[in-house]
Amino acid sequence: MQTNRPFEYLIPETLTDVVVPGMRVEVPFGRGRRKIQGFVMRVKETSDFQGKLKPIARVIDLKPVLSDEMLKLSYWLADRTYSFQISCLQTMLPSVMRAKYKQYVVAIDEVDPEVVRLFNGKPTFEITGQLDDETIKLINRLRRNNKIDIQYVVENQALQVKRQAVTTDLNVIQLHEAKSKLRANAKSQIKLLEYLADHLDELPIEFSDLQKEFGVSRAAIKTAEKNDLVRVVEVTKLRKPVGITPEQTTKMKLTEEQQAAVDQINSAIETENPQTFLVEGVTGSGKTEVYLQTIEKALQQEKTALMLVPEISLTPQMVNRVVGRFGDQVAVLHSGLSNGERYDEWTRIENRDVKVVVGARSAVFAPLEHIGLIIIDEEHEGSYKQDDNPRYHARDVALWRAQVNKCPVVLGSATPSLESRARAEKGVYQLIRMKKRINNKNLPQVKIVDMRDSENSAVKGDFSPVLRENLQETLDQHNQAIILLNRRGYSSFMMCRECGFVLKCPNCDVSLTYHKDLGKMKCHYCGHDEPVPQFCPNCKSKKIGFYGTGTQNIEQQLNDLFPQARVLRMDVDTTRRKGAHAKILKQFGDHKADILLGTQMIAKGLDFPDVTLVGVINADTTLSLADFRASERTFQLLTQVSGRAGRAEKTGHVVIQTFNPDHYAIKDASTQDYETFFKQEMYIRHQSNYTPYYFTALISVANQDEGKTLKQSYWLKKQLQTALSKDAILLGPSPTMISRKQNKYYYQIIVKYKHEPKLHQRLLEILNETQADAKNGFTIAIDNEPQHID
Ligand SMILES: Nc1ncnc2c1ncn2[C@@H]1O[C@H](COP(=O)(O)OP(=O)(O)OP(=O)(O)O)[C@@H](O)[C@H]1O
Ligand SMILES: [Zn+2]
Ligand SMILES: [Zn+2]
Repeated sequence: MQTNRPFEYLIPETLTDVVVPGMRVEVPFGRGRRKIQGFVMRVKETSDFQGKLKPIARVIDLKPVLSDEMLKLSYWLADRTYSFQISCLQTMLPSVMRAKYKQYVVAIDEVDPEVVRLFNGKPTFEITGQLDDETIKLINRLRRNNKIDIQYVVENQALQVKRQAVTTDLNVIQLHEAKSKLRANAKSQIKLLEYLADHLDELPIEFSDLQKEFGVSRAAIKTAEKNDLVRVVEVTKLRKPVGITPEQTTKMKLTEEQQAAVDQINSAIETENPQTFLVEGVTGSGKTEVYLQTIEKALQQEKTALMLVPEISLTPQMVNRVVGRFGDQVAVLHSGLSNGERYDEWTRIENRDVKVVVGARSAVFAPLEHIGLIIIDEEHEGSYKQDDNPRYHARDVALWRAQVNKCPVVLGSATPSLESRARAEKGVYQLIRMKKRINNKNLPQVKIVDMRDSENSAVKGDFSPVLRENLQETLDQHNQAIILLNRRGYSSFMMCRECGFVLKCPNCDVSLTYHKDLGKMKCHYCGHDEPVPQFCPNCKSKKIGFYGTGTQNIEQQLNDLFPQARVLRMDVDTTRRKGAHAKILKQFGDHKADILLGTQMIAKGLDFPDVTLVGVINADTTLSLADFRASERTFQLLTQVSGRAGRAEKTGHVVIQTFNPDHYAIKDASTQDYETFFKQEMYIRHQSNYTPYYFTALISVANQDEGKTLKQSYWLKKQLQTALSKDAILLGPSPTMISRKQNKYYYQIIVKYKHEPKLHQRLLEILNETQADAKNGFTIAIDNEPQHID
């Protein structure tokens, strides 16, 4: 991590033709005998290097682990995210290559004399550091001529499923001969031998397949084994990732709006037009079917498709539907997979067994070739941006890959990000609107409950009379309810329970957050601070305080209010175990519970026909995030969660409890009116110079010594100032939300700008220069277009 440029190494004679771009090699680095891992970026005939080139010590991979497309992408990604290229390469590396694994050589052409010599009677052998260069060279040549293959085997083999299977050493003629010798009533054995003779190229064949498809009995197999006609072997079966229960659906007849969307996208697929479509479709408008039918189009064109979803565990239904429609052609990549499972999926992509990849953020680097379509569902989700180095946004990477692959990108959402919607406004993206729900169902009716009203504020607990009545009615009708407890930003801001007032920064129009260590309210943008108020500055009430209740507490309240109701709770505590999300959602989907209570996790993508009521306990928490996207996040959350009600035959109702009933984000969400919200929010962003009117870069500094951190921050600010025109806005340094993490102090500087030609270069310089400071314990991070500022 201490250097950001390529180095040249000599390819030893013995490795000529072996070393190709995309492989990892071990090279000596620095003065000592230290060896480090590097990526081969390019092979040159000659070198301009003045000194004596050191030779590559050893090749780590015998076949490239990154494609040319990925290598090319790494240059752009490093530049765009202000990170070192090596960390981009490592991020793109399939995670299985970062796990512990072994490499084995397997024969393809078993009769080739060179192959025979190489294997020397062994069925397979491991590639270790001990292999001499000659052998490595031979292996490489044979691999390129398709005579052998290299396979990776990850450590946790135990997780692979072992199944019994049948194979035979006899050839077709011998099989038929053996068959003719059997007695005529050995029907099952005859069938078995016939089947094997017809499927010799598919050996070994699993027991279960033989039984299911051909009615061959276990006993027949055992008898054949005894007679030396077949051998029973164990095969490792690729596992289907946990929690996926494919939902088989057939192609639906499209509505007019769906058809219009599909037509436009399909035409771009056909003409290989790297256009970006923004599909703005209300909740329940049937976006999934649009995705499925456009994916189908890409496959018809002999292309592949890449589909990103925010987080697989939270959107199991979407994944189930894609797998249900395209079956084995789909690979699913997500963080919940074990190394072994991820290896299976990756191998399937690499072997081109897979035509569709569905996955969360990092799946955008999937080694798919000939991509014909990229879909990003719920494109507004913040999780598409990586919080750590390299701080990339999957949407940007997708757009880059679309250019290279000449394919369209579909961004879909009921509540597009302001950035994307603004781009559509300018004509950069093609806007496709779907305004109606399937079957012309109405959007649910939303009631806003003003929690400042005396009848509500007098209530003990968190359920207003209106919400209680609605819940009771839902239970009486044997329908289901979803209750959202909004937890983001939870308890770090102050709100008046009398008038709904939230303490804000006078300069930045964002909430002030409480800093325990300072005992003060502080702004994360400009650093403004003030004492913690004792009474409400607006109405003078003493009911001002920190705000928030936990899910367990709400669950208890539900149990007390509705003892007969079956409640499922979904939060970080109940979803720690692998597959827990899917299990809870399946239970709810099977109507084994009446109420699903949860945090943000339950807000998106769920499609359950019996849900007729959605209740939001505390709409205000997101509103009070100390972030300029607070209104946008609130609108998205409320609109998305409201959209879970009344999706099928039954009419839906929504109850939103809030202390800020007049806030436009809440009002517009209650009418599911994205366009009105968009206009209002754009106006406010314009007024306060935020995205998408301004670009934003966030530079943060951390060190164990607070004084040094501040000093460094001011130095950085000066460095930036000299590169900026007077139109740019420079904020900070100010402490971050939790200004002290793991004994380090964090300060940040924010640059808001429109057109600053020198800024990019200066930021790159800062990145490189400050590496020297890393030794002194400084960490510097540059976040291009941060998703949240904290
Ligand atoms: N053409 C169609 N005919 C009949 N039913 C359809 C059609 N298209 C979609 N549906 C059904 O309508 C329901 C809603 O569709 P879907 O879940 O795709 O909505 P969505 O636009 O993704 O909504 P959200 O943004 O809320 O997730 C689903 O149950 C789906 O099976
Ligand atoms: Zn007040
Ligand atoms: Zn401020």
